Amino acid sequence: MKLQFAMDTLTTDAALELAAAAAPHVDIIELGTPLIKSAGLSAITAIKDAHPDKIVFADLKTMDAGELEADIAFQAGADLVTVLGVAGDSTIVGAVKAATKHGKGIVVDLIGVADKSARAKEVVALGAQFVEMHAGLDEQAEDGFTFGTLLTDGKSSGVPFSVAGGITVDTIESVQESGADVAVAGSAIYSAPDVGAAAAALRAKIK
Ligand SMILES: O=C(CO)[C@H](O)[C@H](O)COP(=O)(O)O
Repeated sequence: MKLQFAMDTLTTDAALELAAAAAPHVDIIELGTPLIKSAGLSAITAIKDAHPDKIVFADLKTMDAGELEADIAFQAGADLVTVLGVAGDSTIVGAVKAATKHGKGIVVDLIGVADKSARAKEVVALGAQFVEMHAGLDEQAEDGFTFGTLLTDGKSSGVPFSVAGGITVDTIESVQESGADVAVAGSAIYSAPDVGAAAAALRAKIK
């Protein structure tokens, strides 16, 4: 299972600092949606230039204009770009077309999708490289939140999947046991007093 670090920060300088500390311990470096909205596509280029050996993940969460939005992110240096699973099939097909042109991949983020397992099968058939079983930051803050259903949805989907939803050092083993291909951790790393140590601790739990 790969480890993905989601950087939900707002400036390129902050992202470069976080990425430098975490990079030795992670496989995929994600530019979070707020970072791309705040700093622009140049942040993708800065991270790829600093970490050419890492998979750079641009969390665009595209809802429309799939081909155009994915194309500009791949041009900026992204290796993987997200499209929302609630988007129409034509948006996902457009984004996949751009990924094919660049030799890169589309990840479909299933945030807000009611039947994640069923939609996962559909979007992988449309050409997505994998899906993200995702409970967002707002959903995580709701009373009674648990990411257990993300794991069962991933397992039952039968397609390659990542899991994102407040993963910590105490829960990452259950993510691996679910059969996930990628564990996504954001706040567990970027909010830690020692970013490198937090990333290393997560990595150490992966068998
Ligand atoms: O995409 C996101 C929010 O929409 C986050 O980057 C993702 O949820 C991972 O962060 P965390 O581990 O803090 O949940």
